[in-house]
Amino acid sequence: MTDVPADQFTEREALRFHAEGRPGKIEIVASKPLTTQRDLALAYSPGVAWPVKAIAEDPSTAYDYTAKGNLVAVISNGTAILGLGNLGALASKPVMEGKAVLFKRFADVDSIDIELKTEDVDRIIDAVELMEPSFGGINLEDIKAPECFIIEQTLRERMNIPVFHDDQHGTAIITAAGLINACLLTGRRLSDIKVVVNGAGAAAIACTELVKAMGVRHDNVIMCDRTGVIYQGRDDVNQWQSAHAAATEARTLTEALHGADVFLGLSAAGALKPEMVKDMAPAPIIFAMANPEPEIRPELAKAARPDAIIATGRSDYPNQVNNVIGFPFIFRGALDVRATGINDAMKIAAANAIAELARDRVPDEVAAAYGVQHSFGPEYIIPAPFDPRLMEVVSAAVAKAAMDSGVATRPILDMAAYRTSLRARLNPTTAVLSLAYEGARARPKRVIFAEGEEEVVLRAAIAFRDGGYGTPVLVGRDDVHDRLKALGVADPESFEVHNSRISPLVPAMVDFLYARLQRRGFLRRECERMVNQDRNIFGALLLQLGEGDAMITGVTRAYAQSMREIKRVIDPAPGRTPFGIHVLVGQTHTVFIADTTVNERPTGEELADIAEATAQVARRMGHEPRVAFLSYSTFGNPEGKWLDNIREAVSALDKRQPGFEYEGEMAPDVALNAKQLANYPFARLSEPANVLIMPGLQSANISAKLLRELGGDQMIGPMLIGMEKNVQIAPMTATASDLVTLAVLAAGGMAR
Ligand SMILES: NC(=O)C1=CN([C@@H]2O[C@H](COP(=O)(O)OP(=O)(O)OC[C@H]3O[C@@H](n4cnc5c(N)ncnc54)[C@H](OP(=O)(O)O)[C@@H]3O)[C@@H](O)[C@H]2O)C=CC1
Ligand SMILES: CC(=O)C(=O)O
Ligand SMILES: [Mg+2]
Repeated sequence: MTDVPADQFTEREALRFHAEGRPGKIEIVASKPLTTQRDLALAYSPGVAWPVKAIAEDPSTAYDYTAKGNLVAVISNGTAILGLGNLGALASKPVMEGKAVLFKRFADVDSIDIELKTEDVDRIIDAVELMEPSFGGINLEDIKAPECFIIEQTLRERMNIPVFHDDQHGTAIITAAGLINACLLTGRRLSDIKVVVNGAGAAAIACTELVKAMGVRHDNVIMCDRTGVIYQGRDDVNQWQSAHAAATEARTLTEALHGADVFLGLSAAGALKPEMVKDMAPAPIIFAMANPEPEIRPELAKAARPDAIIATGRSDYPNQVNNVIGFPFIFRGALDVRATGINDAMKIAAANAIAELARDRVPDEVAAAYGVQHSFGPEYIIPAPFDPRLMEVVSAAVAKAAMDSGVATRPILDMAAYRTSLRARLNPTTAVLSLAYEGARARPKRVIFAEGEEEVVLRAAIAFRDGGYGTPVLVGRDDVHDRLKALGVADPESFEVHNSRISPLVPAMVDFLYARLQRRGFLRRECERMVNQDRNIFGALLLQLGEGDAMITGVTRAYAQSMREIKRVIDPAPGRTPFGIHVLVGQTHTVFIADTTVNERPTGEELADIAEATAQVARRMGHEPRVAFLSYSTFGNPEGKWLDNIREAVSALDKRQPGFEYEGEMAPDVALNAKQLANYPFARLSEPANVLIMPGLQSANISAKLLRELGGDQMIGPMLIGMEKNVQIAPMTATASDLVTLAVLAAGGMAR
């Protein structure tokens, strides 16, 4: 029997994730300033009266004066929450909040969850219909069949904005895309394949209808529910199911699957058994899409049939066939042309765009993150949800299909410009970070956590291990295993812990350290004491002796002290100037700031080195660097005595011809504000800068910490660049998830 791996996190961790900080996953952020009395007067009474009157006169201006045009309601009554069943409206809220954040994360669609406490079809219809003024679209979610069919159909007829039941059509679109590709790979034609659909609810019926519309023959499909095959003449099925009743002798799923080419699971956990898989046709196609637990785990299916192509709804296996690959982008396209609905032409356009994307050459950053030359094949029949191309390709295809089929009320005139705007709508850093996490899973490394007695570090180490990103190597005393146990770890002994009091590596470490430090005035016994007592020195020596690929420290000591300790053991990389980068990540922009941690007053040459190395990191993170050397002065105005090193750095780059845009000296508002930059038409930056090289540590460190404490954006780092070994010093304020990100970036070689 093949073992099925545990989930990447514990129940406790998942609950903590949802409870930590502000409970839940969404909050509302004002998009206009609300600081002064004047702001308030404009935003609310009396200023708000003007858009009210304008909309009353011309309803279409609601799209100009309110958030309606980019706002989608995710609506459920909790009767079919994933594959967990009917657990009620309130219990569905975490899933609906989740869909809302996926909308934002993947397609910059604002979305709010609405849970309706009723199973009465008419009440749901009335409630949703009444919401039309508020929203640009309605995404129905996890409402069970057959009620969902009536609800969606009626709302589509009555409402003038897109109404889309994601479990039906979102799922069908992705399933169709995956099936097209799986058939291509196995040399099958849709018109020939024998398909068994397990489940006869919302998702199953919609998928069956779409694949039949695409060419799968009605006679070649057998649908099953919990009772077994839905055969012609079975009298306990509803009208939507009986439309798919099969003329067959088969009565059970096992019988139906005999010789079948395709299994589409839209039912419940564990419904497909290895014996059934063994009885399928050669190179069977198995889509086990129940969430969160599929009909069969891929390991089990693969063990039964090594020749199978397998997909699940989960993100932790190859081939995630999940509606998340569709709904954000489908709504993006529909909203952007103000479509009155999402019709079949738009759905088919989305399915084809997704299928084609998987067959296209995979971009280097996606391939690099997977650690393999990921190209179309049995383990890659469908793009991953964080594939940065989905936004542009699928949304544009849907928008175009809406225009061609006559449901777009505001057609896009310049499609090329629209595609560019779609690309700009997402920050590539988020995609690169997701890919870095995936890359870490593909190539797990050993990361030394030098402060293994700290709770925040242990939580990071647990998340790092359970996420499959690599093996944490903990530095700590005897009680680390007890501490892990107290944090809910069932198998604390399985964590590798190095204790300097008893480690057999200590003599080798002392030798190593003494050889380095003897000519810097250190005695052997001082080296012994450092190895025994200093966790940074001990951790760094573990790294030097090959016990790990990277090291993380920083939460128990000031940065400079950690740096001093580490430098006793690890040198800068030959010819490099070590320095630190803080990365500021917003919804649409990323800014790299350096050197924020190491060099107090860098020389011109050092600043040029820092600029080149930061530009490389920016490129690795998906950004074409545009470097500004910052100052209080812009091109000598005002003059001052602190500008020399900056000017030397610019001259040094002039000689080096580094292959990216750079300019300086300039004030931050010139570097970051397009209007201000335009006042200097000779400046060699085509757009505002995204790499800010600071003149000295004072301004750099203060700016980075101010932004971390006061800014609304996410701050990554500081990343320590330019050391001979991969070592990272986190800020003392780091959270467990900051530490995991740093560990992933370090292990993947992103921060070097
Ligand atoms: N990967 C993806 O993107 C998506 C996956 N899904 C998954 O599909 C499943 C169904 O969701 P949805 O259609 O919305 O829910 P519905 O409640 O509308 O339908 C559930 C269907 O599953 C059937 N079913 C339940 N257990 C079994 C079983 N052991 N064997 C055969 N049939 C069974 C039910 O049959 P009966 O009436 O006999 O109980 C019913 O027909 C869920 O697991 C969900 O997570 C759904 C949408 C998207
Ligand atoms: C993915 C999804 O929507 C579901 O499982 O219900
Ligand atoms: Mg769903």
